[in-house]
Amino acid sequence: MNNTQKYDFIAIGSGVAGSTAVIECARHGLKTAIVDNKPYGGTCPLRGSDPKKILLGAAELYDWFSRMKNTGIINGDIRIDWQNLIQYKCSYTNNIPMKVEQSLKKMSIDSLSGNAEFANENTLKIGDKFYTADNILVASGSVPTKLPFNGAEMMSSSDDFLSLKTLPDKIIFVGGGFISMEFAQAAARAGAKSIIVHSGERILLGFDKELVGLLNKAAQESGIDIIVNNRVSKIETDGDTLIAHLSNSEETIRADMIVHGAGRMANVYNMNLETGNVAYDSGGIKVNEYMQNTSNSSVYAAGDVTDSEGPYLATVAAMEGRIAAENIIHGNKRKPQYENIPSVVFTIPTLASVGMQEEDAAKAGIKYNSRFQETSDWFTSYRVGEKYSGYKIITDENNTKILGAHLLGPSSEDVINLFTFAINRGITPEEMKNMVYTYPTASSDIVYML
Ligand SMILES: Cc1cc2nc3c(=O)[nH]c(=O)nc-3n(C[C@H](O)[C@H](O)[C@H](O)COP(=O)(O)OP(=O)(O)OC[C@H]3O[C@@H](n4cnc5c(N)ncnc54)[C@H](O)[C@@H]3O)c2cc1C
Ligand SMILES: NC(=O)c1ccc[n+]([C@@H]2O[C@H](COP(=O)([O-])OP(=O)(O)OC[C@H]3O[C@@H](n4cnc5c(N)ncnc54)[C@H](O)[C@@H]3O)[C@@H](O)[C@H]2O)c1
Repeated sequence: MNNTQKYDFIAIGSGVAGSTAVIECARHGLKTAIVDNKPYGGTCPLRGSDPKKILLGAAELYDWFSRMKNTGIINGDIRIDWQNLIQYKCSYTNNIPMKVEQSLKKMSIDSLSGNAEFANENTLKIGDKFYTADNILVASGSVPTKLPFNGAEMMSSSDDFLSLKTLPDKIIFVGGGFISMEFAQAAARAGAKSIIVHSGERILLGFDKELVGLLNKAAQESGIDIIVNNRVSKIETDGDTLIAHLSNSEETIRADMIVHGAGRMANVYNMNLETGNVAYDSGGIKVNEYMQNTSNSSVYAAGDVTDSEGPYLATVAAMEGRIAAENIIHGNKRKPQYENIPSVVFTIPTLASVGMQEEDAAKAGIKYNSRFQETSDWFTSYRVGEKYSGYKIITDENNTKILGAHLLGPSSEDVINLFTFAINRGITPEEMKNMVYTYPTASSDIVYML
């Protein structure tokens, strides 16, 4: 290991977790480097939330136009030009790696390229070079789960879908979670027959069942078929056509493409973790409450790759990255807090949620009030022709504490942040109700929800 380059801190992975941590360390004067085996930026801006939202932006516009036909909008047809839309997406994503690398350079952070593997507890091997650091952060993200059926390798990944040059006529999405529900929205509005096959009884488990019921109706009305209580159990080909076999049905479904939306898992298998004495299992890198590895105290981990209780969200990756860096700089003091993290499924309409579900409150033995209402006749929805919207607010039995807020409808992805703020700051339902909000806005509806 001659010519080993020495750093105070190296992050593996330039996604939200790794970038947040390395920037924090550089700000505090540490000699830092970051490494990625793909173009710089990680999942969120290149293969996740941002490109997805560009595709969904077109779908939202298409949907709004369709909803407003004969209500002042001329009764003509609009159409999504998929190829053009993907080009537009690329005009955003193509510049990200360069922008990220430039901003790292400005902060004197060395950006390395290649697959990083542990050579010993404090040393990484990248290509034929060695880099040692007092602290190493593993922030290598997640990958789609391995599905154990014949032909699973013929599925396309979310990365493939977000780069599709031509939209096929018919797509099956495996799994009824975030990825399938969001991608099917875009595919259906752009003209592809979209079918979701979900193993459980309820799609989007973890979200409020009444609101998901409304979303289900909206999805089916937009042409998305949702098959529940069924798994894709085998994939075969017939020429260019893929044939999906289902676990609970004799019928098969033919499609041009089958997309994996059946969950993701920690990306732990490409770094020689054993050589670095870094404890991990299939749930991810084992970390203590300070994001420090349980077997190698020089190593911290953050983001999707950890076995922390945080969900796979960009917001959680950023929080964990920042906390890991602060603990490296100042000693182990800060712990991540996973309660009341808001979550949004970017469907049409949007589903947003923070805090407890009714099931959570019941399980915790809390006596609660739950208030559910459909809101399609409220101004916010009526104005944009949205037929499926509603809310469920859960408070304690005396109505002094907001325990959970669950929203479906226009702008719920933003309104949920007000509830997040209120819940985390202990603002009472009455205080929240008595605030003055701008009007007419989706936020002003809060007054009527409490
Ligand atoms: C399609 C999709 C849509 C999503 N939408 C949302 C959303 O709307 N909102 C939200 O909050 N979250 C969303 N997420 C989740 C979010 O993107 C992730 O939780 C977040 O990006 C994880 O960040 P990370 O830094 O942990 O990992 P990543 O951003 O995945 O970064 C890990 C990086 O490490 C690199 N790497 C891996 N191994 C090595 C190695 N050995 N050497 C060098 N480099 C390596 C990888 O190439 C990658 O660039 C979405 C995810 C997907 C897949
Ligand atoms: N808006 C967002 O924040 C967003 C968007 C996309 C992804 N993500 C993150 O990425 C993660 C992965 O997303 P995802 O949609 O792949 O997973 P998911 O965990 O949201 O949903 C996967 C679903 O697929 C089902 N399933 C598993 N195997 C199956 C099979 N063989 N046939 C049919 N159904 C099957 C599972 O029961 C599960 O409900 C999410 O957990 C989320 O944290 C977040």
